[in-house]
Amino acid sequence: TPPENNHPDLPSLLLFKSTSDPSNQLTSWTASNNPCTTFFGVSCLHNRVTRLVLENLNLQNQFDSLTSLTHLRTLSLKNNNLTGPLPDLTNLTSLKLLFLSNNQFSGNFPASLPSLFTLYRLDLSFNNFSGDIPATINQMNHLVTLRLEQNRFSGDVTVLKLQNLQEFNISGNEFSGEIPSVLSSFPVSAFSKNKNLCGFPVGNCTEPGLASPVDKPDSPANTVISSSPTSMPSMTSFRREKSGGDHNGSGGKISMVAIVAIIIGDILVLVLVSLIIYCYFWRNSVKTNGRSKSMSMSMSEKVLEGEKIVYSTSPYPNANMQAGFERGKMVFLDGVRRFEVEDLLRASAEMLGKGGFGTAYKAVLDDGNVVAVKRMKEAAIGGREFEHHMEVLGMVRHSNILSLKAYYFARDEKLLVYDYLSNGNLFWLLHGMLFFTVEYIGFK
Ligand SMILES: Nc1ncnc2c1ncn2[C@@H]1O[C@H](COP(=O)(O)OP(=O)(O)OP(=O)(O)O)[C@@H](O)[C@H]1O
Repeated sequence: TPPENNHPDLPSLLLFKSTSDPSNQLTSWTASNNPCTTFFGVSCLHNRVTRLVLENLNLQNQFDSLTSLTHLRTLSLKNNNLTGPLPDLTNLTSLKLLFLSNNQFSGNFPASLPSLFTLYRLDLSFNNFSGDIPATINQMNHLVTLRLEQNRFSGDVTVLKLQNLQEFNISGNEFSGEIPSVLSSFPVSAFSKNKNLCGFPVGNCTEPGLASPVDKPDSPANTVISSSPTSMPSMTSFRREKSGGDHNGSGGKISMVAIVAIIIGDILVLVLVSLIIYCYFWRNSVKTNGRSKSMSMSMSEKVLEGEKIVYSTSPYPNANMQAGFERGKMVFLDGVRRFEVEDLLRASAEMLGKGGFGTAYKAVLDDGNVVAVKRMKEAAIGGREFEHHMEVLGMVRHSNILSLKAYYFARDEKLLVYDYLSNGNLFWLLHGMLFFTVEYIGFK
């Protein structure tokens, strides 16, 4: 026979085999083999056993010898026939996952467990453990899985204050007391089949007989959910519903009044938002009324008298002459005289919009010609100076600049005449479709 190897974890493993494997399932576990390379269920890191997964092997008795495997990170002995109280696990300081479900373990909640600060999954379900859960369990604040279902644990459940649990089940025990708010987001199935549990989600503590309402034999609590080192916790009945928030016992269910209030609130918000949108577009549409109308009006349409160009010192023919109208000077920059200022004043006009230097009007002359007239806001500028500026402006030629055709100036009146461009303005081009949509859907 080959000589025994001297792997540091070999004695512990062989001792375990000799005491717990009477049906000789672990045939690969021999003194001559290297545990890290040939032992069934054993994985190593840096030549030390860090993972031991021995499931469904009909292993029996105790596993005290395994507590010498001080580098263990994962230990799964689920679905065997191991018995007795758990051994002292204090030495397993690296243990992260401990799965002991579906065995015959008994005794109290293992006192050594809370000292395992790195443990984050603990499954003791389907055993014969009994007694209270010690408050020291809360030291294991890394715990994300705590499965204690189908044991005979008892005592007040309020002791449990673990904040980070994602998978939790204490169903099928003899727990009592009010479910703490930190656990109330787990489903009813996580608490069912306990004698005297109350509070959300199982029932109101003040109403007798409401505790543990879900005791149906086929409830999810009775389903064996796979929990092993290789599988993630089930997302079905155990997953903490993050969106559900933290329920505090009696406040969990939304009353009818609350639902009605929420609906009314929603409607009010909708109306308010609609009103704001309506006001916004109404105001803008009023602002651009002249501009938008000009788009749709035909040349022959008459405009209202109020929309006529308002000249300060150059009133309409029927009024201006007797008011002492001061005749100014009308200059055409190309030298061809096409109309007189009187024609301009007589023309039907509508306001196109206001710019930085004055108001622009569309003027339809008697002969059908259409021009844009810009009435300068600052009319007090001297005649000679104005003329000079206009001459310079008249010389500007560029494909993107509308050339000045003519200008008129009197003492208190300055007018600039351009060809009328019927394509609308940039504002309309940008927002026209929006106006149309808003009008179409009935805001207007
Ligand atoms: N020749 C034109 N043909 C058609 N519409 C015009 C013409 N000139 C001006 N408008 C319209 O009148 C509006 C006011 O024009 P105006 O030139 O007075 O100011 P603006 O160019 O908008 O602003 P700013 O004076 O600050 O440059 C313009 O937005 C445009 O819609």
